[in-house]
Amino acid sequence: MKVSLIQMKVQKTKEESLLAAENGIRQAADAGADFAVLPEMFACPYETSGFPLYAEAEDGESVLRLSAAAKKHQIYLVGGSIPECDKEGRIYNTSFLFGRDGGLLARHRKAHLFDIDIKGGQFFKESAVLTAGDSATVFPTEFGPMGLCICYDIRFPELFRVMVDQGALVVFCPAAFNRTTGPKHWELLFRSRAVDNQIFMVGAAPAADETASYISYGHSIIVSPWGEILSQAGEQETILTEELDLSQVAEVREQLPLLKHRRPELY
Ligand SMILES: O=C(O)CCC(=O)C(=O)O
Repeated sequence: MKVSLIQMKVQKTKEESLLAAENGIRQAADAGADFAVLPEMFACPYETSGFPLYAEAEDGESVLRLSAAAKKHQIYLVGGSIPECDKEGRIYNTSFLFGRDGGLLARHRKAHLFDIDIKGGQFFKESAVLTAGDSATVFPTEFGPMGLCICYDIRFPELFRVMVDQGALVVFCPAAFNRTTGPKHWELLFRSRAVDNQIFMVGAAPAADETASYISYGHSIIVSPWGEILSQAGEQETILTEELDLSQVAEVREQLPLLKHRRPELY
């Protein structure tokens, strides 16, 4: 199974970002990818003031354009995330995921909102404008079940256990770490979730933009069930394409059967 991660810059307007995403999806298809993966908030500045301005309903322009691109290229599309508003006016950080026919296969609303205040470093308060989702997301594919989460969700191992207990072999994580937590925790978290669940971890981030108020750490990444980094970008715009040998999941689990060694009665 081939994946292409589209590490793109968020552009000045939503239209320009959608065009850049469509261009990236075409390049992923040209590279023979089965999955194209966009970053968290790929078409919206990562700012709490921006989320209400860019929010769209589930049948809005971005969702329609992503669905059409998946269908055009007959590719699975992890649609990064967008601010999604529901009928009651609540806004979520939502990842829409499309099958090869352009149909909506899954929708994950970020379950853990990113509220941090690091002295001398990063401040962010998603909960000021966003509502948290309330479910774990696993979806079927021709390759087997896969999971979906968004950025800060990666810090919660319990969410991963739920996805893995539902059969996930790969977890996709559109994300946008920053230059405070990125260098310290990005690789560590992707490798940890891969090792403790014996799954592939796939993270797509926006490219760094020095003019943005929140500068993405970039470093889109693909990690094997052994915890090896198969591929990792820098901070610049790029497309990362990698073949995942999904038989490694069963191999690792057979040789090191830690999921079977769990002692749920103790915890
Ligand atoms: O957990 C982190 O350090 C970064 C999380 C983040 O940027 C996000 O959830 O958007």
